[in-house]
Amino acid sequence: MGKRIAIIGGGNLGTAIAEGLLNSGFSKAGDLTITKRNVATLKPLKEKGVHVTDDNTEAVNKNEIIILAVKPFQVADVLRSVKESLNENKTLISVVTGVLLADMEELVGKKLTYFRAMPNTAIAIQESMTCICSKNADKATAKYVNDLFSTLGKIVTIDEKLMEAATILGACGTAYAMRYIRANIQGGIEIGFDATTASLIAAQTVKGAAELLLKKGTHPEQEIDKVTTPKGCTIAGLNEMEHRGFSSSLIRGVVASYKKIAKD
Ligand SMILES: NC(=O)C1=CN([C@@H]2O[C@H](COP(=O)(O)OP(=O)(O)OC[C@H]3O[C@@H](n4cnc5c(N)ncnc54)[C@H](OP(=O)(O)O)[C@@H]3O)[C@@H](O)[C@H]2O)C=CC1
Ligand SMILES: O=C(O)[C@@H]1CCC=N1
Repeated sequence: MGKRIAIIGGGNLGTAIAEGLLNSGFSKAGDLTITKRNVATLKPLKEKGVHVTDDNTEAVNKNEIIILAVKPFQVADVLRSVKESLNENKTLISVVTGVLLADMEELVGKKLTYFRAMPNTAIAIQESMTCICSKNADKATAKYVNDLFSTLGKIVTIDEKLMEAATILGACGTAYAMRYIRANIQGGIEIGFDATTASLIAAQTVKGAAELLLKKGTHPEQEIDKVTTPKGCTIAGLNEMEHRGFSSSLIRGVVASYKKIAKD
């Protein structure tokens, strides 16, 4: 039988996780609880049979796996308010940016199993990249949490000191990729396509390029070599992009985002 899961914080990410767990069949609606203060926005999940409540203590009491998906500044209040209900049988999984495993343990004041998971918004369609780290986890619990996030996309287990870097590359990365696609759409319109067709071509082309790397395990430059005809149009465009600082601007953007949240 599946474990009972409570998601504290039914916002963008919390509801996307709930939808993914239901759609994948990982959880039955009756085994899922989701909380927020204004529960009206959770009506679609309620209609599917998910237990919806504004009572975090009840949610923690009745469930074994607790996924924390509130904003970073809300974590301290939420954890303090439920800490009496948290015991060694509970597993706390935070998807919150910048709150350390040690911070959670200090707020709760008990040696539970703690996880941090850093997904991205593609979790809504079960295509997330989720980086995971943990404290006090036994093998069985780690496997369960890995299985849970594997149903919502791909996972990698990392050391906690890489969690900020994971936030940048994995979560902010969705926004960077969107900008790249948007620029292609803008270029595509200038060379003749209507916006809808340009959007389809740009998005599917990026999806196909990413799938080549994921499925074949090749390096991007190997795939680029297959596209670039000597004296052809691809290399002419690529070199112009590099002269304009394309790779350099992306690397600098990643590092600027990292500097904004890095603690070291
Ligand atoms: N967006 C992203 O790409 C990513 C976000 N994250 C992290 O995920 C977390 C959630 O982000 P996101 O879903 O975008 O944020 P949202 O603001 O959409 O969701 C947070 C939810 O928490 C609810 N909430 C606030 N206080 C309480 C409370 N006391 N009890 C129960 N629920 C409460 C809010 O609803 P109400 O006000 O009705 O209570 C709100 O719906 C953040 O910490 C963020 O850092 C992590 C990876 C990627
Ligand atoms: O922009 C931010 O701060 C958060 C972190 C990951 C995605 N959004």
